[in-house]
Amino acid sequence: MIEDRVETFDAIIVGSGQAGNPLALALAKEKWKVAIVEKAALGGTCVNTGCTPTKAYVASARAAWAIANAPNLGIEVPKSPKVNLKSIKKRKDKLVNQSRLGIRKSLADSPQVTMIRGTASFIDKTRLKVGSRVLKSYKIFLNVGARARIPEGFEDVDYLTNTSILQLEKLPERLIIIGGSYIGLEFAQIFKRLGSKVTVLEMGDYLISKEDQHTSEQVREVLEKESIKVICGAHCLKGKNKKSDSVTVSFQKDGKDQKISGTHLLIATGRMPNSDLLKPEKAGLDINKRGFIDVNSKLETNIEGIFALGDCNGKGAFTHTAYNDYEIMEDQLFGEKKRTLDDRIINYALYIDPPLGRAGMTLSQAKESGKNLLFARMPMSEISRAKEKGETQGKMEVIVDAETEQILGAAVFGTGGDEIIGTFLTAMYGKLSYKTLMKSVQTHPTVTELIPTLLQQLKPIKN
Ligand SMILES: Cc1cc2nc3c(=O)[nH]c(=O)nc-3n(C[C@H](O)[C@H](O)[C@H](O)COP(=O)(O)OP(=O)(O)OC[C@H]3O[C@@H](n4cnc5c(N)ncnc54)[C@H](O)[C@@H]3O)c2cc1C
Ligand SMILES: NC(=O)c1ccc[n+]([C@@H]2O[C@H](COP(=O)([O-])OP(=O)(O)OC[C@H]3O[C@@H](n4cnc5c(N)ncnc54)[C@H](O)[C@@H]3O)[C@@H](O)[C@H]2O)c1
Repeated sequence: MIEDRVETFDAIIVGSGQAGNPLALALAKEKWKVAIVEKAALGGTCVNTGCTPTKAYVASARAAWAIANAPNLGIEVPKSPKVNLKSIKKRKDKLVNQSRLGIRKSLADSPQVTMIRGTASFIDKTRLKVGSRVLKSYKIFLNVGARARIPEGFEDVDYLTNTSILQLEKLPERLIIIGGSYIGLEFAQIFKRLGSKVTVLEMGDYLISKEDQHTSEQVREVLEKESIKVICGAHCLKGKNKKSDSVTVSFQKDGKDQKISGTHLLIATGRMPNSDLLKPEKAGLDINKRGFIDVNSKLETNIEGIFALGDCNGKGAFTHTAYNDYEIMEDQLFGEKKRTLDDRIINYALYIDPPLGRAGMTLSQAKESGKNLLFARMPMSEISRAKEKGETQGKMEVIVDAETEQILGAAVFGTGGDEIIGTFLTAMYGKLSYKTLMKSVQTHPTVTELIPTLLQQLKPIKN
């Protein structure tokens, strides 16, 4: 009898990601008996194959770039730098392991939490199977994340994903990257700076299509200046291994058949949610057309007692949005029940160098909103601190609602852009009039000190 073997918990969390781990600890603090199920390494994508390892590589790549760029700042470098991917990987692995260990320790230190290794799938809406174990709860929290989406046409080829590329110990000689968006571009610059020849193939007409075309063109300029080859408008891609050490990608551009060859191929064509692994149909869960688990603004699914948090609900695709889902959940369970998804202002950074920090609407989205808009843009080349650093590529721009005077969106593409964007974001969360920020006195010499000047340049813009 299955019921004899059922282990009952106050809550089951599936996935030890950016929402699952803090939620397990929060529930345990309230004396709930919690099971957390994880099929792979603790910490999920961000810790193991996403933010932490990639940003460790970005730092190594920046060091290689800084040496190559040193003569521009009056520093003579005797010979070209030697890149040791094995050591770069070792440093990255150490950072990843530290995070994993921290998570393992915090979960193990809580007697209320049972860690269960394996893939969970639904039996029905209150029971999950993990190997031969059956777990039961009336509160189930799904934090199953996403994985690399592989398009058709690559069945006959050895390819890398964000996971396997981080295991390489030898630098790819000629790296082809399919997908010119966040993942593809970060890896493109990392490996180019470390010494690979890099080509990016993107299906769309321009890179990072979620951004304004102006931003996309500036990003392309930065990458091309570093001799990264970018091909947009590449359709019907197909991959083939010619020999074991070579890969060919054929595609159509402007109606013509073309081919390129490389030693390695990275596929970075988006993510697909891991909801399918859960056998959601057994619980009757609503899954949308793109595979995400449908939730309302309180993260409730269509089944009472089942909630979905993080990348798998399709409401955010970042570590901070997954963590915010945890915060919402905690407030809904134990707090004032006031926090919802509706409060969130979209923000993120693209970690090429210089980084692109983004908050709120793009200019195209703002124009579509039909609001009366004020807009200003300033090139980084006019900003003293950027000139002093010798890093003048990029821009700062801001969009304001002319009626409410509130900031609707901002982009800072340039040195420190990932941090500077926080100033706009704070004003947006505080619902400040742009005039308050315009009258603020900021520290000299910083890029931020030009935000008041940027706001003084606001002008009406047509929709
Ligand atoms: C290369 C790359 C770089 C990134 N860089 C950034 C960045 O700089 N900044 C940023 O904010 N975001 C970044 N992201 C996105 C970020 O990593 C994710 O948004 C975030 O990790 C999502 O967290 P999550 O908790 O939703 O899911 P995850 O962290 O993916 O956790 C889900 C966990 O669930 C487990 N799981 C899945 N199905 C089951 C099952 N059936 N049973 C048991 N366990 C299961 C998985 O093994 C996984 O450990 C990056 C992503 C990638 C791929
Ligand atoms: N800095 C960050 O915060 C960061 C970094 C990396 C990833 N991420 C997260 O990971 C998510 C996924 O990133 P991503 O870059 O893989 O996906 P994406 O969905 O942003 O972009 C995928 C790109 O691949 C292209 N593409 C799709 N199929 C193709 C094909 N067959 N041939 C050629 N091009 C094709 C698309 O046109 C698109 O430009 C992002 O939405 C982001 O949330 C965040």
